[in-house]
Amino acid sequence: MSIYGDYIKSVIRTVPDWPQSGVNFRDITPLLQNSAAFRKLIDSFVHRYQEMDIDAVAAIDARGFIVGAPLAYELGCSFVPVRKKGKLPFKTISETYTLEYGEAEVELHSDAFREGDRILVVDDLIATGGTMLAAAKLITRTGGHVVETAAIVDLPDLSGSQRIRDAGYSVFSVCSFTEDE
Ligand SMILES: O=P(O)(O)OC[C@H]1O[C@H](OP(=O)(O)OP(=O)(O)O)[C@H](O)[C@@H]1O
Ligand SMILES: Nc1ncnc2[nH]cnc12
Repeated sequence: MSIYGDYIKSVIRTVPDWPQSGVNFRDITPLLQNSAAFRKLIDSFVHRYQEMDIDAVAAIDARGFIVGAPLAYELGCSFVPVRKKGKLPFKTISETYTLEYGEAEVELHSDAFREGDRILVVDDLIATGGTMLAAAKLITRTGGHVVETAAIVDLPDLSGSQRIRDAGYSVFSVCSFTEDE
């Protein structure tokens, strides 16, 4: 939990049974509508990473971009998009991962950063951890050093953050929700 974790959590809306029955969707749009809350969100990431010599923020398509771009701006570092398959125009490398139903793929430009660069990977939320882990693996394969994987929200009951830690990556979230919250 970060400095503003409780406050940020209080402005995230839970939408039951969306997009399908049994899923509690953690909707960040009320947080984005609230300029004071959005500022505190970005500040909490800046506070954590400003002394960590981050060379690039790698943000995951699409909701990760919302956090990643202002964070890269504030840290004074590069912004690297990790995109869903078929969106990047230059030479790419890709990583396939498993979703609840079927498979998905994320891609990265092969020249997105230099070997040994210190990379922070960001997304809005960690559920099963498949998306974040695929992005971290892509960066490792390209020669980047993943300093940490970071999200606004962790859903620890789905064990995704533990899965990412088990793979050897550090995980940070501003707040977390258990299934019954
Ligand atoms: O931990 P996981 O089980 O992989 O789930 C988390 C991912 O799911 C959501 O993205 P989604 O694919 O819905 O795309 P979006 O950002 O384009 O809405 C979310 O933004 C994360 O990227
Ligand atoms: N429960 C959830 N809420 C918001 N985004 C998600 N992505 C995957 N699971 C999610």
